[in-house]
Amino acid sequence: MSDTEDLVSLPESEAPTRTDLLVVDHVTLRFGGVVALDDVSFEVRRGEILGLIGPNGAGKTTCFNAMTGVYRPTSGEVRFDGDRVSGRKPHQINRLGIARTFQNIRLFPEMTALENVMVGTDSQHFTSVPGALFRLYRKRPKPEELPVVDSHNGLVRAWQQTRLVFAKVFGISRHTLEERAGEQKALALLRFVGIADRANELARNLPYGYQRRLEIARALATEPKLLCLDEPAAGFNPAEKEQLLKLIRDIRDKGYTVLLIEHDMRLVMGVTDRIVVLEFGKKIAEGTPAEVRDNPKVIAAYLGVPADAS
Ligand SMILES: Nc1ncnc2c1ncn2[C@@H]1O[C@H](COP(=O)(O)OP(=O)(O)OP(=O)(O)O)[C@@H](O)[C@H]1O
Repeated sequence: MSDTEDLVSLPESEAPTRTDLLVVDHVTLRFGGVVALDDVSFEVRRGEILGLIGPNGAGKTTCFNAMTGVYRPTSGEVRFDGDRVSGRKPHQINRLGIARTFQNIRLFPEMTALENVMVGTDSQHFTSVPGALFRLYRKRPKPEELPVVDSHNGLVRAWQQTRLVFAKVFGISRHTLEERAGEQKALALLRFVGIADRANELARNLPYGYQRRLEIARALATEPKLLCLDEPAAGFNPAEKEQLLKLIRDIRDKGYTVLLIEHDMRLVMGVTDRIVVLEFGKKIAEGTPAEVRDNPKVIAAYLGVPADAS
């Protein structure tokens, strides 16, 4: 098994079983007079790729926001893995295991690609701030965690040897070990999404396609049970869309459950297991890509003609 596989796959205990992971239960969400979601119900099953589609203003992003704690439903509730999500703060929901990317990319522009992903891995760390500052809680390192002595320069080699002896005698701080593990994991994720060649470049200098992939890597760094992608192919050319399609399949094959909002119908039809269709805040269809594609209500919603027009 390669290190990438080792670091990105979900643990056995979280391997997919065909049960509901997320349940949207009769959710209504109003903004003043606008009913953005009107009694919407559907579920996301473990291990599937569910597409959430609909014309502009249908309520897709609002639905994402209700799931990730940005908005609280006016009525109804969202449950995730048995826990009620509605009413919790976004960071609490992230801890439950939901991670998302945004329609408009939100990276830390002045940090490198690697650092952006390490921010995600940080949420898995146990060391407190004082513990990290004063390097409390030292641990006996495993052989592969010991400092390497590989320099041919006499002075540097002597310094490396001193560090090695020190680590063997006094151990290494848990914070340092967590940081190193976080860096390794972040690198593996960058490799997984295909952008490791620019790991040390500032996020703001990365090409658009790299930034989109970086957002996905950062979301995966929190080891979510559910990954929500909000229009990940926006602004992509056909070749980039094809690569993204493969990446989303790879993510699912690693054991993750994916919820995908996407306008590009070819991409949605090609990658999802099931699709939920919204129009004017209401769910108008749900089913396999083939069922949804042939549904007259969906055709009408996209072509802008009444479903019963002949
Ligand atoms: N914060 C808000 N305040 C008021 N109205 C809002 C707010 N957010 C969304 N809406 C309205 O709710 C409705 C659904 O919007 P939403 O952004 O969820 O649709 P969408 O399907 O994601 O659209 P798009 O594909 O264009 O992103 C729209 O009528 C929108 O104007």
